[in-house]
Amino acid sequence: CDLKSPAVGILGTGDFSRSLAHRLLACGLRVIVGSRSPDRNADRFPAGVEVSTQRDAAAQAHVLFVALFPDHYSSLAALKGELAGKVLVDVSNGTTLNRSRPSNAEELAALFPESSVVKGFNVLSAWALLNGPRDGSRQVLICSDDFQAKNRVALLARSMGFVPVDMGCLSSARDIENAPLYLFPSWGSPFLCAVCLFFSFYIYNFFRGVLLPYMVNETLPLVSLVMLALVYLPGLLAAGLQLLRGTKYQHFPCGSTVGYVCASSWPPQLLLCSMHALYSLCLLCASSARYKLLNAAFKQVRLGQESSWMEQDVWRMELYLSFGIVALGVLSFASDVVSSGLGYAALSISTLHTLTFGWNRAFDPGQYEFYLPPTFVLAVLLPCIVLLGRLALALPCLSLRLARIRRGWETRLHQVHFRLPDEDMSTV
Ligand SMILES: NC(=O)C1=CN([C@@H]2O[C@H](COP(=O)(O)OP(=O)(O)OC[C@H]3O[C@@H](n4cnc5c(N)ncnc54)[C@H](OP(=O)(O)O)[C@@H]3O)[C@@H](O)[C@H]2O)C=CC1
Ligand SMILES: [Fe+3]
Repeated sequence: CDLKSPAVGILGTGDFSRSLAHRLLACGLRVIVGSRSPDRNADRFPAGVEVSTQRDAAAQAHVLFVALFPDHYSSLAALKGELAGKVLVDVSNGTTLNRSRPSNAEELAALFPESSVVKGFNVLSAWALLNGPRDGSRQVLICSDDFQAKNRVALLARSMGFVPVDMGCLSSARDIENAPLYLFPSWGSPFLCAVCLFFSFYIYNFFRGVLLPYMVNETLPLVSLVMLALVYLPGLLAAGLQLLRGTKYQHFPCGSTVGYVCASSWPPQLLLCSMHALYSLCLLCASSARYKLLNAAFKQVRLGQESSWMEQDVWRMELYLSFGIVALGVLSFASDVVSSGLGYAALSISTLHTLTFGWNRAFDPGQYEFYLPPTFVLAVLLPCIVLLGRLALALPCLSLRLARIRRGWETRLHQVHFRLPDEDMSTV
C-alpha cells in the first residue's frame, strides 16, 4: 500500500476488525488500527497493517470503522476532538429485534455530534469479509444523514468488491441493524401461505383415504401448483376488473399485499416441487412399491396373461414424467414468477403433468369418495381458469397487434406504390 495515501482507520481489534483490515489491505488501502493495548494486539494483524493507539488512529485516518460493541462506544468519548469532522462507520448489529429504541448508529451520532456517522457493513460477517465478495451476499446496506460521507463509504465498499445499497438517512439504521436478525426477510408470508395450503390439502387427502405413501407426495405438488396459479389470479382479476370498469386508475382491493406475497412466492414453490421430484424418486425404493409389483405379477400369472404391456399407460407415464421434469426445470429459472412469461410456461406444463398423471381418476366416478372430487381436479381447475383467463386477455391484445402490423404493411405498400413511378423515371 501507498504510505502517502490517506489511511482508513479501524477502532477495536476483534474478529470484525481483523477481517476488515485484511480485506482493506488486500484492496491496496493503507490501514491503521486503533487499540487500547496496541502492543498486545499488533501480532494478530497481517504485516502491512499499522496497529497503534486509538488516539493515533483517530488523528491519522479520515474514515474510521468503529468495530466495538455499542456498550463500549462511550469509552471513545475522550477522542471527541480527534474525531470531529471525521467519518465514523458504525458496523454494529443488534442482539434482539429493535422496533422502538434508537439505533446504535443514532446513539453513536448523538455521542459524536461533530462527526459524520454512516451505518454500514453490519450485514457482512467477519467470515464473509475475510473471504471477500465470493461467498454469500455482496450487498452492503448503507445510510447516513451526511450525503458526502455516505458516498465516500459507498465508494470504499465498491473498491472492496461489494455492492453498496443506499438506504437513505440515518433513521433507516434500525432497519439495517435488524436485517441480519431476520432469517429470510421477505419469505415469511409466502411460507405461511404454503404451510396453510399444505395442511388444508393434507387434511383433505386424509379424509379421502388415499394411501399413506402417496399423501405427502400428492400434497406437495398440489400446493405448489395452486400457489403458482394464485400468483397470477389477482393480476388477472385486476385486469378483468379494469376492463369491466373501463379504467385502470381505480383501486384494486388489497392489491399491494397480494402483489407482495405473490412476488416472493417462488422459493417455497421451487422447494415444494423439488421435494415432490425427490419424493417420487424415493417412492421407487419404498417397500410398498415392491409389494405392488409382486402383487401385479401374481395377478398376471393367475390370469395367465403373458404380457401386461399397456401402450396407453406407457405413453401416459412417459408424457407425465417428461412434463414433470420440464416443469421443474422451467420453474427453477422463473425466479421472477409474476413478471416473467416463464411462470406461465411452468404453470401450463405442470398442469399438463397433473392431467396426464391422473386423467383416469378425474373421470372415474368410483374415485369420488365421500362425494368429493379427487384433489387433483381442484388443482387442475384453478390453473386452467388462470390459463384460460390469460388467453382470453391475450387474444384482444394479439388482434390489436396484428391489426397494427397489417396497418404498417399497408402504409409501406402505399409508399412503395407511390414511389415506383419516380424510380421508373430515374431509371429511364
Ligand atoms: N464478528 C462479526 O462477524 C461481526 C461483527 N459485527 C459488529 O462488529 C463489532 C465488533 O465485533 P467483534 O469484532 O466480533 O467483537 P470482538 O469482541 O471480537 O472485539 C471487540 C473489540 O472491542 C474492544 N473492546 C473490548 N472490550 C472493550 C471495552 N470494555 N471498552 C472498549 N473497547 C473494548 C476490543 O479492542 P481493543 O482491546 O483492541 O481496544 C475488542 O477487540 C460489534 O459491534 C459487532 O456487532 C458486525 C457484523 C459481523
Ligand atoms: Fe408429479
